[in-house]
Amino acid sequence: MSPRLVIVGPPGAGKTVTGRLLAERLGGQFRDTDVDVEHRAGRPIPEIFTEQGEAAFRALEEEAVAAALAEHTGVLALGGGAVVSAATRQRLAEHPVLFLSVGLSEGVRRTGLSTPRPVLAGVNPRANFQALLRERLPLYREVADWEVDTDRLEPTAVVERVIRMTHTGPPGAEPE
Ligand SMILES: Nc1ncnc2c1ncn2[C@@H]1O[C@H](COP(=O)(O)OP(=O)(O)O)[C@@H](O)[C@H]1O
Ligand SMILES: O=C(O)C1=C[C@@H](OP(=O)(O)O)[C@@H](O)[C@H](O)C1
Ligand SMILES: [Mg+2]
Repeated sequence: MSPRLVIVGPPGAGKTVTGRLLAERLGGQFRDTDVDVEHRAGRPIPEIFTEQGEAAFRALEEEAVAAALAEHTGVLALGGGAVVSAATRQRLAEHPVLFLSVGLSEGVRRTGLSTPRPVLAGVNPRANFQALLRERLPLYREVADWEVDTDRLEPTAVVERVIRMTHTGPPGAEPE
């Protein structure tokens, strides 16, 4: 058993939004490990960071990802920092993994407009985002089977590209 597709990438790449659309298009369930972590902790992510610290969040995340990889058969979105765990990267080697990428300016623009992410908070979100990309780009590439640059693509266009690239499609669809 494996998720049909696991999505990794930095905050703002569209793992949650595009992942949900992909699941709808493919006719499967969508699951997001950020939601699983919040259920396990019984509190929202920013509160986990402030009350328990980032290390506690990462431990919860590692467990949540392992459980979801073992259980889920639809599309699975991970949190942007999940690949920092070596154990998670090892687990991902056995699953189909899509890296949704986004560049610095577009990533900062998108995350500035949406829910707070503790890893980007502070006086200079752009510098934080840049440091995060520098650290994680090699890790996303290490685990990925496919990579799609989302900078100039709407989520629906990302979905179409992913379906072409991975040769998955809704039930009954003719392969290209
Ligand atoms: N391809 C895209 N083009 C434009 N905006 C996008 C795209 N993908 C996501 N967004 C927007 O960026 C923000 C973050 O998206 P989200 O799916 O939460 O990213 P992630 O889960 O990767 O952090 C949301 O406001 C979303 O609508
Ligand atoms: O990049 C990160 O370290 C994080 C990304 C977030 O998920 P998204 O990538 O879905 O925003 C969430 O897991 C948490 O705020 C930490
Ligand atoms: Mg997300």
